[in-house]
This record gives sequence, structure tokens and C-alpha cells, in this order.
Amino acid sequence: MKLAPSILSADFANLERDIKLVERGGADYIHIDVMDGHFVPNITFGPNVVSAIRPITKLTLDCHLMIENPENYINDFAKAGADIISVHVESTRHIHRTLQMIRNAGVKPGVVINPGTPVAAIEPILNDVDLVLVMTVNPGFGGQSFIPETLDKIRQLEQLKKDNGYHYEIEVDGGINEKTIQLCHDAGASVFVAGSYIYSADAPLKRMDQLKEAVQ
Ligand SMILES: O=C(CO)[C@@H](O)[C@H](O)COP(=O)(O)O
Ligand SMILES: [Fe+2]
Repeated sequence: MKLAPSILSADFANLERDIKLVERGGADYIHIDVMDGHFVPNITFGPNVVSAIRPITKLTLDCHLMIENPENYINDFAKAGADIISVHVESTRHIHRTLQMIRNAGVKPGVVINPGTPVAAIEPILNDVDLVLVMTVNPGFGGQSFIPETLDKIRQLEQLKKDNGYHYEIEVDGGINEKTIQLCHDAGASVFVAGSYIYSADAPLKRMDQLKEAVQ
């Protein structure tokens, strides 16, 4: 399993401190939620924040783009030092071309589906991605409750992976805590984003241990 703490719930005035903290706790990815105020009703970071973070950690920078027409910004995020760029299938008319752009920029491509989007919407491109991110809340904010109906999509993606020999990791994002992580793990997910569960706690490292223990 891999843990991907989301810095959406970190202290933005102390990003370096909060990234080093989860690094000590055994984080695998740093999950960076990019929001544009159009695709989702919230605004966060752009490529300049990714390039500011790049020199302070060797961890994989997992950029989750919640922006309209992400194809216009792929090269900026690649140059900024992203290791994975994931784009929502709902955010572009040209998902295949956008994934190709990410791969051609030397970055691992991921695709994301909202809770209301079926797996069928991404079946034609599953062979082209290194990561499938299943949103387990509606995107836009941290601290929301897990939507259990999304578990069936994780199972479907795991089955499609086995049946077709696809190589993607299945990542889940939203409402992950010590209980929901078990449900997602049992369904087939292997990368777990957690924001508020880690960063809003008094003892973030203990929370990271609890998440790891929950799936062992
Ligand atoms: O993409 C998003 C929200 O849109 C996430 O990455 C959140 O940051 C998850 O936060 P928690 O639900 O874990 O608090
Ligand atoms: Fe996210």
C-alpha cells in the first residue's frame, strides 16, 4: 500500500514543515490538489507551488488536476516537476490526447472519475494510464464524508486490471480514515490519499501509522 497525504489540509504558511512531517511518517506520494474555481468551486495551487515544493522533497509529486481544459497546463506542471499528473475525464473533451501529452512530457498519466461517473467512461483509455483515481467524495474540498457507492467502481477496476493485464495503480481520494481505508483496500485500491485525517489531527504521524495498520 502507498500513502499519499494531501497538502490541501496542511498549513499553507508552513508547507515545507508539513511536507517534511509526512515524509518522516513514511509517506509515499505528496498529493497536490490543483483547483481552478471552475471545474470545482474552490481555488488552490498552480504550477508555481509545485515548482516551489519540488526541491524540498524527493517523494513522488502526485498532482490531481481539478481544472477545466487541463490540456492547456500539462507542460507547465511537467516543467514544475510533477511525477504523476491526473486529469478528470469530466474536465476535457480530449481525454486520450491529454493523457498522451502527459506521457510525452515524461510524466506518468492518471485519470480521475467523480462519484457520479461510471467506470465505463474510462474503459477505452485504461491501457494508457499508470494510475486511476476513484473520487470517494465530490471534488473541491477536504473533510467530506466517504461515499460508499464508489467501492463497486474500485472492484470493477481491479477486475478489469486482472482480466486485461493493465498496469495502473488504483488510488482513492476523499473521506479516507482508518475504517474507510480498509473497505477501499479490500475492494482493490493500493494508493490512499488522506488530507484532514492526517493534517487536522493532534498527532499526524500516529494517524499515518493507524492508516497503515488498518490494511495490514
Ligand atoms: O481531491 C481532493 C478534494 O477534492 C482531496 O485530495 C482532498 O484533499 C481529500 O481530503 P480528505 O477527504 O482526506 O480530508
Ligand atoms: Fe485530491
